[in-house]
Amino acid sequence: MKIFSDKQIYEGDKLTAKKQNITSTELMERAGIQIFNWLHLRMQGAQVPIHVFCGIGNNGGNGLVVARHLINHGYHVNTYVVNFSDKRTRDFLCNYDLIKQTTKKWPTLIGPDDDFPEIGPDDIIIDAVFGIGLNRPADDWVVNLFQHFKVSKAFTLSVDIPSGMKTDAVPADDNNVVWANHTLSFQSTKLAFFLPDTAKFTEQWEVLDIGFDREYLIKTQTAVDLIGKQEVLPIYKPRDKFSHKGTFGHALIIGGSYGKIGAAILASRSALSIGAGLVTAFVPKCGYIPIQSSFPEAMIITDEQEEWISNIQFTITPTVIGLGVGMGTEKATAEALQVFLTTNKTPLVIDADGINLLSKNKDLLKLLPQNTVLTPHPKELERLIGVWKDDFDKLKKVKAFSKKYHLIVVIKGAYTLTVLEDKIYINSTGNPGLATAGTGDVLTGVITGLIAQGYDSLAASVFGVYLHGKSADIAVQGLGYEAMTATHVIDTLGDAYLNLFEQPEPPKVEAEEKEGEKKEKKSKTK
Ligand SMILES: NC(=O)C1=CN([C@@H]2O[C@H](COP(=O)(O)OP(=O)(O)OC[C@H]3O[C@@H](n4cnc5c(N)ncnc54)[C@H](O)[C@@H]3O)[C@@H](O)[C@H]2O)[C@@H](O)CC1
Ligand SMILES: Nc1ncnc2c1ncn2[C@@H]1O[C@H](COP(=O)(O)OP(=O)(O)O)[C@@H](O)[C@H]1O
Ligand SMILES: [K+]
Repeated sequence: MKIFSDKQIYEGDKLTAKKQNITSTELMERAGIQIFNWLHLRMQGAQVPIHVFCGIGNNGGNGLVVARHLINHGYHVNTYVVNFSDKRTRDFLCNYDLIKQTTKKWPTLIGPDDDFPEIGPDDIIIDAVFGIGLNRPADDWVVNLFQHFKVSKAFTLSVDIPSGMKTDAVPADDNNVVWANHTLSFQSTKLAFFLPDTAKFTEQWEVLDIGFDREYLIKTQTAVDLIGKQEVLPIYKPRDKFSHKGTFGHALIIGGSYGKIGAAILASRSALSIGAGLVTAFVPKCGYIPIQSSFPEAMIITDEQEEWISNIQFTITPTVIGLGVGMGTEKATAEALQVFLTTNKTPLVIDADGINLLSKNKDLLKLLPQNTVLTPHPKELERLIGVWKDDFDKLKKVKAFSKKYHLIVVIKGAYTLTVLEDKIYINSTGNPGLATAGTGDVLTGVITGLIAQGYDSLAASVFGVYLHGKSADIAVQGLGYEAMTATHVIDTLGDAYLNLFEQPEPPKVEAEEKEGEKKEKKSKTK
């Protein structure tokens, strides 16, 4: 799913009205009706007090449309205008008049000196105070109103975006923003809903299709994409009947050290399970027996040292190398890495101690082949690019870093972000069960194994992160978050592939009805 910038949304808004020959007021009506329908479907006329708080811009205009339709359908509605400015937009004013015509009374104006209305914990708040037009911090009294929402504990539904939140910046203070239970965004979700600093402002979000011009939606390139099944399906490469193991490449995993050979096993097993034709592990001598006995499909090359890697030399010709898991940061290992990188031309995926060693000697970054994939968790990323002010600053720094060294950076987290220059891919799969030792090693193996099979490094990163998360989502169903381990995530990688082609089950009621119809027909024909 494309995530449009604010500028693109305004542009699309205008273009849609023009191409569909409708006024912006009609488009606002369409958007408002979508929100009303969402609520109406769930509330079915229930007489719960609904407090609709509208600003004076187009977000407020949306709120007025919703309020009008709720009133017309007999709901218990209180409409307020949060009167923070007298610069009311044209479409706001149109809807302000329309609601007056409907109810014969104006909405209640709330200004800086007014008391806020009482809101019960079982009431509903519709937050249409600010949309994406917020261009400076809200006044103190408006912030107090947001606090009043929070204290009430009422279910809060935000229109388009929680008021006070920006799509491209972290607020100075968490209290400056409405804390929504649910947000209904128009046409596109927002990057800020996926970042650790700002995701908390809405527990859930949904996108409402308000009928933007199709051509605009298809043609417009966005700086951010949300990656789900629809986005990865076209990446998948079906297998040819006459393919053989040579077709799917040779993945070399370089890593492990005394006490951390397991990391190399996890990455190697993942590379094979995701479909690499051949897998070799390059490990210190102490890794030979554990790998040979626990993972017979792997081939092994051992370093001359017993406990750590000291000289990366091999005679095989791998398609791709996954380097760094459990490798340690011994001086000899650091030197071996430097020597290796000066001659290596094979595509690389670098994780964990591989990243830590690069952070200690940043000159090495220049030696990495173009589109090398780095998969840091936040602490490793900090060692690599330095501290950041907030999540948006972090992304700015990662983009600059990716551009400078021509690298792909996979920032691991609840929503893993793959960054290549100015483009960000947000992963939508995965769950907190992944917060366990070794799952990062699995990801390294998965991406390496995909590159081995012929996926380019970017496709392998985006697809690999998706499959890794999907595999965890499948594994967790029978295990729960706590018991799931990295090995389980490897075991269900195959199911993650199969899931790509599973059709969603038809809704149960319908299926049962059809079954009933069939039986009826049968008995009639008897
Ligand atoms: N295609 C879409 O996405 C559509 C979007 N619509 C709505 O339009 C919204 C954007 O509308 P607007 O551009 O009018 O923006 P807002 O509704 O966010 O209104 C902000 C208004 O208040 C002013 N303002 C901003 N920050 C302020 C502050 N801190 N204190 C006081 N005044 C402040 C701005 O100058 C602007 O006039 C969207 O969020 C969405 O709800 C709808 O019109 C339907 C179509
Ligand atoms: N709360 C979470 N939700 C979803 N995915 C998570 C969560 N916590 C961690 N992960 C994922 O688990 C993996 C952990 O990787 P990493 O920190 O390198 O672990 P390790 O070094 O133990 O292998 C990453 O892919 C990360 O995105
Ligand atoms: K809002």
